[in-house]
Amino acid sequence: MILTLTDVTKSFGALKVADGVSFSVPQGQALGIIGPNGAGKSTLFNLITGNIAPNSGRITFLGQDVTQRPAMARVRMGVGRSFQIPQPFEGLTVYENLAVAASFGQGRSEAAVTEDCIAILRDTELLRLANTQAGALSLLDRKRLELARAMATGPKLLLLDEIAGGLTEGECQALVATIKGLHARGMTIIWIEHVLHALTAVVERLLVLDFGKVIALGAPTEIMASKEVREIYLGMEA
Ligand SMILES: Nc1ncnc2c1ncn2[C@@H]1O[C@H](COP(=O)(O)OP(=O)(O)OP(=O)(O)O)[C@@H](O)[C@H]1O
Repeated sequence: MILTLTDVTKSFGALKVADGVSFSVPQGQALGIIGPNGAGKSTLFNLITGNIAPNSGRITFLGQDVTQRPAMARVRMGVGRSFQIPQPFEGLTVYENLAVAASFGQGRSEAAVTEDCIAILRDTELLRLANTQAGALSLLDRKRLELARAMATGPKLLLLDEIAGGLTEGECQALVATIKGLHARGMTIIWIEHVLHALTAVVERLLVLDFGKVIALGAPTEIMASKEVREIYLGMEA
């Protein structure tokens, strides 16, 4: 297992946003996380990355207990993350944005960083835009840059937070193809997403979170057929 959460709990005041969360992600798997707004999905990512500490429970990454390790140490170990709202350095080029992100990763020589950045630009279909200023990118390419910046830290586990939001259907399919490509090359992924068809086109397993609790975990077809999950989704969409 690349990542294991055991009975992880987190409260903000009286609000329990992670309530005894336990699950594991095997190396090379893509896991999707769904759940209504406020279910605690982003909080779960913050717990995995070390941006917030749990009140109790244990998080292991690559066989090591990282529960008390700071976020930067986890980035260096290989926890990479994209954010819901892309925040590139607008005045820097696509390539420069990647080079900055790469400097936060494991200590690598300049030549190795350049080589990595070019490979990532190719993998995220941004090579043709390497010298374009980030501020001039379309929404799809901003999303790709967000993906590329997460990849530039040299992750062994890639966390994607609602990366498909706001795209047209065609753009969404293009982004799905890019993410599928990363996964096919062996990347382990945990992806929080409200755009369900994008998610189910990529992930092998789905986890459903509601009020900070894991209420279902299994194959996407099985999960989406579940009455409880459908009720939660109907509730969400009402
Ligand atoms: N730092 C914080 N302090 C207090 N409450 C917080 C904090 N961060 C999140 N919350 C609350 O915790 C709950 C879970 O938030 P979280 O962002 O994890 O949900 P989510 O499932 O990611 O929602 P969404 O789908 O809207 O992104 C929400 O009620 C939110 O307001």
